[in-house]
Amino acid sequence: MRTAVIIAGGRSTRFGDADKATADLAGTPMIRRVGDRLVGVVDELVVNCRADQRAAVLEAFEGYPHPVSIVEDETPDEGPMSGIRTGLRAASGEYAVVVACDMPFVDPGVISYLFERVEEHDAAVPQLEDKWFQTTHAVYRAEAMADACDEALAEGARKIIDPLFELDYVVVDESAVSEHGRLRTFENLNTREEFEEAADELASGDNRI
Ligand SMILES: Nc1nc2c(ncn2[C@@H]2O[C@H](COP(=O)(O)OP(=O)(O)OP(=O)(O)O)[C@@H](O)[C@H]2O)c(=O)[nH]1
Ligand SMILES: [Mg+2]
Repeated sequence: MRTAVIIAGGRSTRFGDADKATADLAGTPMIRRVGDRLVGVVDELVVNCRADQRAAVLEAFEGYPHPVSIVEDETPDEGPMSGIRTGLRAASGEYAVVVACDMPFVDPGVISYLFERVEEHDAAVPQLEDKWFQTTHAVYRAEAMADACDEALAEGARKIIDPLFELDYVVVDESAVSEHGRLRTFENLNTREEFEEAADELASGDNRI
């Protein structure tokens, strides 16, 4: 049993007035695009969002081929680490991939490889050259990471690497990622401009995307 946890509890302030998670990206809500990319590599989906997003998220996942649960943080606006914790607590699988709602190009080949690499460890986290860990595009042993997030949050930590560093984690480097898929898997859309550009590309029907 493999779970995908999509975190969507942010306020999309760089995007503007609307919620970017459920915003229409070339005909499909962005969060549904993320879910659709993962259909072949997981057995269930957990979405973490706020109460006011629930109806739109539910609608976005109408007809999704796997069970979908929607879970809210006990306290909203505590940052992505809180969302990861809430999502992982709701996962039935031993391992879960955590993906941000704004990564519509997430590559199933890369995610499948992260699931392979995490075996016998607590986390498999990509790291690009000269960049920080891609903690919102990583596979975790659900219980271990949720426990570590509990502790980190109790101590007032905000950075997701704080709980990560308490775990037995494997770093997956850029060349290993490239062998299994596209680096575009990490692209996240924050502004309206980035969103519109991606929408144009997706609408063009280029099947390399
Ligand atoms: N549960 C939860 N998730 C969050 C929170 N803040 C951000 N996220 C999620 O973490 C991921 C990455 O966050 P950002 O790209 O900064 O998204 P955002 O915070 O909605 O957007 P900005 O307001 O523009 O920073 C997204 O999937 C967000 O939905 C939060 O306070 N709680
Ligand atoms: Mg943010």
